[in-house]
Amino acid sequence: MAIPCPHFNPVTSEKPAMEVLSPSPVVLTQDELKRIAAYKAVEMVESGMVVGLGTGSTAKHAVDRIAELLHKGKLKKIIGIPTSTKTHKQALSLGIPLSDLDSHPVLDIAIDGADEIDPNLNLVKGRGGSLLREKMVEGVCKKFVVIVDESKLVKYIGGSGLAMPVEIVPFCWKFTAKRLQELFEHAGCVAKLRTSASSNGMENGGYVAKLSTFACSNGMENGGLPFVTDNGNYVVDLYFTRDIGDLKAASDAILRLAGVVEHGMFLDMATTVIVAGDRGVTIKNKIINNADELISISNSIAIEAKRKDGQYVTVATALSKGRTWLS
Ligand SMILES: O=C(CO)[C@H](O)[C@H](O)COP(=O)(O)O
Repeated sequence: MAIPCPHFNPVTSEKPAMEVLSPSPVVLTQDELKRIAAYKAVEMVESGMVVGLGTGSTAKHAVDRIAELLHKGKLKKIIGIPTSTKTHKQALSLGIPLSDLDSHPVLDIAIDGADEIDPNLNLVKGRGGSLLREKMVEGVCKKFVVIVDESKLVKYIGGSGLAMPVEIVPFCWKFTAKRLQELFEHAGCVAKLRTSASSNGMENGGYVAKLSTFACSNGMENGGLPFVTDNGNYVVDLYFTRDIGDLKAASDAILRLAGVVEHGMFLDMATTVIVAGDRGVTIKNKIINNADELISISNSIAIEAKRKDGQYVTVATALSKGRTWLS
């Protein structure tokens, strides 16, 4: 999808994304916006860091950029912890030194995309199927930087009307899917097993089952074979028509169901969110203080504050090379 972006030229790999200005309107694709956000995030990576490498079309740009800076000698002694077999393969092919959580149980930083971001920086992740490893890695990093184009911003979790994934064991998946759906009846929830037919364009890490070796049922309402995660599990996608309400309560209720492995709500985990959109890049940092929550102070674009009523307001406009980025 082409998104009008009056302030940007497409970014070259030689120049920081935000220093490129154009007098005439330029249309950037969604992928170019993802790349801008990813490059901005990689500016936060320093030599010697242990870095969580996310999964998906946005995170892929960050992995490419880290490899490029390593090869140029601008970054040194990076250790990457991949969040999927797909990212593992990409990083390996680019020559990024890799390790795992057994050897590095604490990470300096992780960079990853997201499917939804609400105003409190809660996320939906896992439409690519890598939510479990992502949550394991991103749950133990000092900084979790989320990179998105602005299409991922939602008013509330589930608000896009698209999937909120839950990784479940294959055993009696219909039983578990039904229980998940019942849990969120109040939000008009529909639970669907992700299959080869339903996951088109969503596979980042998993693969599709060749054999239906699970007990209880092999009925595939969506058509196709079940999508299988890197961990040998299935994914049930939850679709909501209304707000699910208390997210912590929802998380607890899902995780209490035997058969559930993990869900795709990443609550209170993101420390920084970088959003690339047609008005520039906005960086939201989660800083809690006793008064209002200061959401963004960045070296580049906008300063946003979250008021006590939950609304975001731009409280100042930052200048970049003498030009106003946001007004
Ligand atoms: O959670 C993920 C994979 O499990 C991805 O980060 C999420 O799906 C966003 O993907 P993309 O960057 O391709 O839009």
